Amino acid sequence: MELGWLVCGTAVLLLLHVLMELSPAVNFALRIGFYCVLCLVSSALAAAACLLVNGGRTVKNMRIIKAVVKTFKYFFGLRFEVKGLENFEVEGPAIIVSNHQSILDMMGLMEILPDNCVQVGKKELMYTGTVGLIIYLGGVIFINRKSTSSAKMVMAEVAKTMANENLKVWVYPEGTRNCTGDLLPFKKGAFHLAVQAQVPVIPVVYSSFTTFYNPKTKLFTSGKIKVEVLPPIETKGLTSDDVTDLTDRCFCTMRETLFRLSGRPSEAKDSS
Ligand SMILES: CCCCCCCCCCCCCCC(=O)SCCNC(=O)CCNC(=O)[C@H](O)C(C)(C)COP(=O)(O)OP(=O)(O)OC[C@H]1O[C@@H](n2cnc3c(N)ncnc32)[C@H](O)[C@@H]1OP(=O)(O)O
Ligand SMILES: CCCCCCCC/C=C\CCCCCCCC(=O)OC[C@@H](O)COP(=O)(O)O
Repeated sequence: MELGWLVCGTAVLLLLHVLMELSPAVNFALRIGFYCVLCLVSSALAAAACLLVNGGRTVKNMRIIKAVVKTFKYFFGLRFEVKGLENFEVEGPAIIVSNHQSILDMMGLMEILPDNCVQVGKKELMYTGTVGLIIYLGGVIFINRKSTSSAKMVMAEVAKTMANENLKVWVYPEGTRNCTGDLLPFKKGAFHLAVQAQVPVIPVVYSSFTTFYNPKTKLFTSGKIKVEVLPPIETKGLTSDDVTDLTDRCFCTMRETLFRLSGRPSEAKDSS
């Protein structure tokens, strides 16, 4: 009986291995499927730990989430090379902005997440089962992207609470995932928030995933991700009139860095 199970198990594993070798699409689906299952299962376990240790929704739970998610990279053969972490050491609150390529970004986020830092996320994430629960418990700020006025109201509220709670807020200014190896034009919410709260903007750039991850070509292998935390950009004394300029400056610096980290330095100069 036990031998039968062993033979069946081995046969299934062999079949999966052969399918993965033969078809990149199967390989991609299995690896992404595994990532989702890992997120769902880990979120359930982490949620229990968060409730036991901290009792409810608080940014302190991010430490637990970070510890869990930091182990994920080993399952997928991903390596991070991080530079500039000292740039997070600003006095008081700050807005962190970074490029957003994929759902895999959660690994890069947790690799370097500073203490007392929450993210701005789309409200739909609340309905992703245990992942939604853990995101809620971590204190993520939910916005309705379909209603500019309500998103602005939430952001204005955040500007007020940041100082009181000494919070850093992580925003993906592209507003959606983009795995083209370039940046989408930046939305201005993060920069309005920084100016309203008079806090610095800290740009973070992750190198392009395209060499190891591409949903269009069904590529998902192991790989190295370079991460650079750039020096803070001060906003003291800036007003809403300066937001467009601040957004553009940040965009140019991050695009240049993205191309440099991804080994495409000439393109940054050509198309900026
Ligand atoms: C255990 C394992 C599990 C893993 C768990 C991991 C946990 C971590 C969770 C991490 C969650 C990550 C989630 C990532 C996301 O969901 S990304 C998507 C959501 N985020 C964003 O969209 C942020 C970026 N978007 C913005 O900043 C937008 O500006 C927004 C505020 C949302 C408004 O967008 P939109 O309606 O599209 O309007 P516009 O941007 O076009 O702006 C219109 C005009 O309004 C002006 N504006 C914008 N914001 C403000 C503001 N706050 N105050 C004043 N004015 C504002 C803007 O300038 C435009 O006017 P002009 O054109 O300049 O005249
Ligand atoms: C009971 C409901 C069950 C639902 C199950 C859903 C399964 C989802 C499980 C795991 C997915 C892991 C997601 C980790 C969090 C990813 C955050 C993220 O990257 O969100 C994307 C968002 O920034 C932008 O969204 P769009 O690019 O605009 O789209």
